[in-house]
Amino acid sequence: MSATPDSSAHPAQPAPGDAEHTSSPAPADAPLRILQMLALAVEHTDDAVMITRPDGVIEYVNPGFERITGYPADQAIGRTPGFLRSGAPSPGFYGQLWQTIRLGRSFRAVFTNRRRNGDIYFEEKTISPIRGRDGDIRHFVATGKDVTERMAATRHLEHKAHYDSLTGLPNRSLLHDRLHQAIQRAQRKGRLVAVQFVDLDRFKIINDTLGHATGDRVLIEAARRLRDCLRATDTVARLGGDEFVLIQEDLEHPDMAEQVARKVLDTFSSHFPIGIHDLFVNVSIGVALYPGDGADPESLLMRADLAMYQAKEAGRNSFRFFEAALDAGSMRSLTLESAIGEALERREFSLVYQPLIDTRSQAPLAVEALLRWHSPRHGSIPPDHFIPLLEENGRIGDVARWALREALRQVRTLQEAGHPRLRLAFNLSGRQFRDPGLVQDIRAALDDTGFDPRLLDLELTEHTLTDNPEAAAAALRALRQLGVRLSLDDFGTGYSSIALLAHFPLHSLKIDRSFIQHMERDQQAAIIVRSSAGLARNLGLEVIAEGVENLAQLALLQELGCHLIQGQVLARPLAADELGRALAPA
Ligand SMILES: Nc1nc2c(ncn2[C@@H]2O[C@H](COP(=O)(O)OP(=O)(O)OP(=O)(O)O)[C@@H](O)[C@H]2O)c(=O)[nH]1
Repeated sequence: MSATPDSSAHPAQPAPGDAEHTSSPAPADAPLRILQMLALAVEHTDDAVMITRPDGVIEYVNPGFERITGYPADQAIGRTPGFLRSGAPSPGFYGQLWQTIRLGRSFRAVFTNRRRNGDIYFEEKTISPIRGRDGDIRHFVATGKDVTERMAATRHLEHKAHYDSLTGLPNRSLLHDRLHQAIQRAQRKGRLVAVQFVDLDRFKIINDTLGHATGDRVLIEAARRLRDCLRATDTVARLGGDEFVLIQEDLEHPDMAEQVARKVLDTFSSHFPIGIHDLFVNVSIGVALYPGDGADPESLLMRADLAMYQAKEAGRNSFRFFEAALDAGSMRSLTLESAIGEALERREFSLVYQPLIDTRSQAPLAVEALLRWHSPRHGSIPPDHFIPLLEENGRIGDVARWALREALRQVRTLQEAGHPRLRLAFNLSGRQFRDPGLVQDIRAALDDTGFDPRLLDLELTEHTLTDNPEAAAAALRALRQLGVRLSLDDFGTGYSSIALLAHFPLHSLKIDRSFIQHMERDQQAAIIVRSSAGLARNLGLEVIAEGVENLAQLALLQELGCHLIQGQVLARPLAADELGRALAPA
């Protein structure tokens, strides 16, 4: 049924008799026409219109109201609007409503109401008082719009902004809010908060071997297991990838965090039945505690993350609590990581050269270029610390290209200064070796510096060659066509050293320093040095010994027929100008 503009059925409806609503009685029928027009507008609007008496009893509802609420006018009129309520409004909501409209002001809000069929809907409603000429409130008029769809869309967006779509867990941004609130509560109550950083072990293998979809199912199951390890009031969030964070609130003692960490490890010790697969997925956990390890979400998360890395390094499938000592070292590597990003542009790298001495003539026959980094903030950083950082941040290629050109240029200068046959030994990293532009880069660098390719010795490790022997053989052939020499570095440390000698077109091999250093006392090391040297000589390769520290080793290596010796005992690494001066008498 629909409401009609019948003033007897709807006493609150604006009708000609309500002269008090008009400011001045107008002659003839003009006001009547206006009133009829207003009545029609109210009848035809999509919005819900409801007019009540000052005590809230409904006197009129329009067809829009009937459509939105599902209540016909005769079931609404005579009642107060309470029948539309959906349940618990926020505390004080209706008190505020009445206070505002009784003071004669309009009240505007989104109401959560219930339709006649039981569905919840959201109504954006304005309630305004209507006063008589004497200034007294005669009616209230409420106009409302059904904004359920809009609210659902907004909620959907809000959900998307705060929850991970794969697992349904809170995402990074909601985690931050929750952690922030947990810290504030803990501060008031004097309790602890534990932040546990959980990372699946070797998850990449699952993706790589069984596919991303299987990986996703593992992540969903992992999320479920983590959720089951905590109380409902605690938070489990997914940071992204295979990283999750647990927030435990209201702790009295760190032991309670340890219990949960153990429970998580235990939960992951049973297999994951995913489709036809039975997978074992372990996790590594790092724990940081408020207030001891940090007072804000960022530092707690960072420290839990550092502790998690410790757990990974200790062999995975374990947990670690954050320790301050761990922070000092790890913070340093984090700040080093950011410092190294710009080091090339800031000209913080340099090269030093370690001479390789001919065992017969005792003259320096070659120099090996070694990269050094001096950071203005951190001082001199050893290569075994910064090379991995360069590899991780992908800058190794740029730095290596710079280093090769710089070394060719500097050694060319030495050659021109009276050492025309001085060779340059240069280490090629695995990544550089796999770079498809390698041969072209080297050719261009040789051309640009006018360096004789026969005097360039490129050193490769066994590992580089065995990673992909086919591709390595092709790359070595291309390099040989440039006319450069090729050396096998760290000889003896891999499993396939001898096979490599037979298969790759090499010129020299460098016996690894670990054998040289132990050969005086360790019979096995001595045998390896002796047989490597013999083997190389028989294959027509030049033999180089590196890491020679004392004269006894030197004598022994001479006796074994090593051609070149490299080590502190003969010459330490020198900068190009120092080297120039050291070589001057030649
Ligand atoms: N299936 C799936 N894989 C993802 C998703 N997000 C990230 N990954 C993959 O998760 C893997 C994360 O691997 P890492 O944590 O770096 O390494 P890991 O193999 O777990 O090894 P460790 O952490 O060192 O034990 C990568 O292979 C990502 O491609 C995702 O939403 N679904």
